[in-house]
Amino acid sequence: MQLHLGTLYVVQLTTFTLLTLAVLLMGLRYPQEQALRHWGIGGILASVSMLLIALRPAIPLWLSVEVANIVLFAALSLTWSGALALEQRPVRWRLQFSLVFLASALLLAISNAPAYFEQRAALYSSCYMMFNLLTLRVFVSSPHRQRLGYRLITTLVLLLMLAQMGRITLAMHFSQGELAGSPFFAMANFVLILLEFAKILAFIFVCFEALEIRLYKLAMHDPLTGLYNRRAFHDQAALRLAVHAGQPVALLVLDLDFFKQVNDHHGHQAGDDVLVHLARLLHAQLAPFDALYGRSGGEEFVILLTGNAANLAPLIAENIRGALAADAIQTSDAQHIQQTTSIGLAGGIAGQHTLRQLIMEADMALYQAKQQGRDCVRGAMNTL
Ligand SMILES: Nc1nc2c(ncn2[C@@H]2O[C@H](COP(=O)(O)OP(=O)(O)OP(=O)(O)O)[C@@H](O)[C@H]2O)c(=O)[nH]1
Repeated sequence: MQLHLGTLYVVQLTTFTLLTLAVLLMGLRYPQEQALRHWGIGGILASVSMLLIALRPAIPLWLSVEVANIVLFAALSLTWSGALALEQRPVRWRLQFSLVFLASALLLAISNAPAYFEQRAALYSSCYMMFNLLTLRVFVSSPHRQRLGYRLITTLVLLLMLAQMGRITLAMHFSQGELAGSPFFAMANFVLILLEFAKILAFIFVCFEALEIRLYKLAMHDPLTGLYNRRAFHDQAALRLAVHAGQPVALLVLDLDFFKQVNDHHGHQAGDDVLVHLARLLHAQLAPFDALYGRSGGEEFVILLTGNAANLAPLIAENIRGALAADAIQTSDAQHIQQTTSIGLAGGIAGQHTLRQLIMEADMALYQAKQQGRDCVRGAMNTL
């Protein structure tokens, strides 16, 4: 098969430009996806640069060489800033501009060197390695580094850096324009472009992956307290009951006392502050235990205790009640609210008793707690 290099280049350039244009459009359509905008603009700049290089016979040399390369340096730097934006870390514009400026100054400084082509290729590859190393650092230090998209990008960036190292080695091997005609150099460039395609697809993948995880969190959590919402609690509780089949489990239902009065007397915001306070208190009190908890609605919270924690359920419930009643809650507008809670407790054996039965039993115990004066725990471990 005969390959016409010029045609291949046009095909590659067109596909690359369309792909990066798609990334940019997605970044503009979804303003919260800042990373896509960085990578999209970077891709467009790279396409412009490649076009200038391709137009070499028809345009002034300085435009198709120096300007094209400086644009390419800027494009490379956006890979790094895109990674920072993805991680919601501050973009370091000043450092980024300085590095691009330094690379451009070096390019202009070597423009009269006899082996300008080779030195330029080595400079570009070094600049590429520098920005990709910075990008790699962002990805490998991320708490999300185990995600598939992150691992994909890390692998591709490493492969790209290897290919660039090969390019630098070639540039050092040849002299005074011989590199341009080398089939190895053409091959290295071809591999690089293919990997670049894959990298752009991985960028899109990683953004969708992050979006999916964000949506999942939104669907599972109560936005005010950050606790699991009712549906998520039920889903997770069913899983836990299956895992602990045959073992004792306990369920607590907490309901704040006279909470309507808090809203009426102190305002809705103060009411929200009380709910957030209780969520924090639950985190603190339940941290040592095997506990699943969530906000099941309004001023009602639910806790499933498994393992050793199930046997300690009455004590844990009493501790939560006592901790809430002990101190007044300071609201964001500096009011002080004395809040108490009633707690219903039910115990059973996972597998023998369903979540529904446990909740019904705990609700009945909660009703008793409300009837018997509030600010107390009612129910027992062996009621079912
Ligand atoms: N601030 C705030 N209030 C809420 C929220 N969700 C529910 N509420 C309020 O919680 C109150 C619940 O009132 P009730 O069901 O009458 O119960 P209560 O006043 O706590 O009385 P008892 O449960 O009988 O002790 C209502 O006023 C709701 O408006 C919320 O997200 N924020």
